[in-house]
Amino acid sequence: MTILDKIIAFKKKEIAKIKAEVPIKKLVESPKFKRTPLSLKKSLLEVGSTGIIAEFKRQSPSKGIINDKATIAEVTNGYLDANVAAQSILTDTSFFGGTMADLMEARVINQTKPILRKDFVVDGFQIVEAKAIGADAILLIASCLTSVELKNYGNLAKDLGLSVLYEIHTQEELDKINDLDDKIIGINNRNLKTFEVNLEHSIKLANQIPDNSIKVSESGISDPKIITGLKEFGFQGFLIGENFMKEENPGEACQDFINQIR
Ligand SMILES: O=P(O)(O)OC[C@@H](O)[C@@H](O)c1c[nH]c2ccccc12
Repeated sequence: MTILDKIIAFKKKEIAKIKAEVPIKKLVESPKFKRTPLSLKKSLLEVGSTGIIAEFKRQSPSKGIINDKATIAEVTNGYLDANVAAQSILTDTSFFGGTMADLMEARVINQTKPILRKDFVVDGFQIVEAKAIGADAILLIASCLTSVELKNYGNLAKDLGLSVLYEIHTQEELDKINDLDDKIIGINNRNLKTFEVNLEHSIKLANQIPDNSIKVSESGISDPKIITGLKEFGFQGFLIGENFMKEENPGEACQDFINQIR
């Protein structure tokens, strides 16, 4: 059993429990549910967009504790000052030490840039929940879902006005989402089964992605020079977590990084 299998098994149990306690009606009636989400596509394609999706990540199964001191408020303000294209917030508690409250707190501060709810979606309930906590976008991980689930969850998100980032790591996973149109595709440089990071993945798979999809490179980006290289292969988005979060002041690290790519 890989760590990813463990996470998914755990998630399914967790969601079943929450669903038994929280009626979906309660989520739909929450005041935040009425908010019109910001478009991730628009933010990534905007003239002068930095393309950087900066992540708030306290810990991960592969790295352990990354930063348990930095607060949501200071990091969110720092990322906004750095002019990120979007913010990503881990809401998984058991494996990544994040919470839905983290995202809600960031939302109060960040009203101008899209927020991606970073979690392992295994049930439509989580998508409704994402909207109810004020997220603008969700992640759908192709290795954890069937092509039918990817399609149905993608449609549910779109019906709610949420953007979708489809995450892939292999050609087979790309094939699962092939017939969906108007996509934002994140190529994860990290294999979620082995944790091995290889930037070549972004580059190899990039050519296979149709031009009408927006390409995002995820994980293991630690040098501003890499952004220049990835742009040449058509990438418009760059999801970066640890490289910022490992610093005492992640917002400042993000500002330094962005100053070097312009
Ligand atoms: O910290 P990094 O190496 O910059 O990676 C960020 C992000 O890509 C990574 O956190 C991530 C990508 N896909 C995920 C799925 C679930 C949890 C986390 C992730």
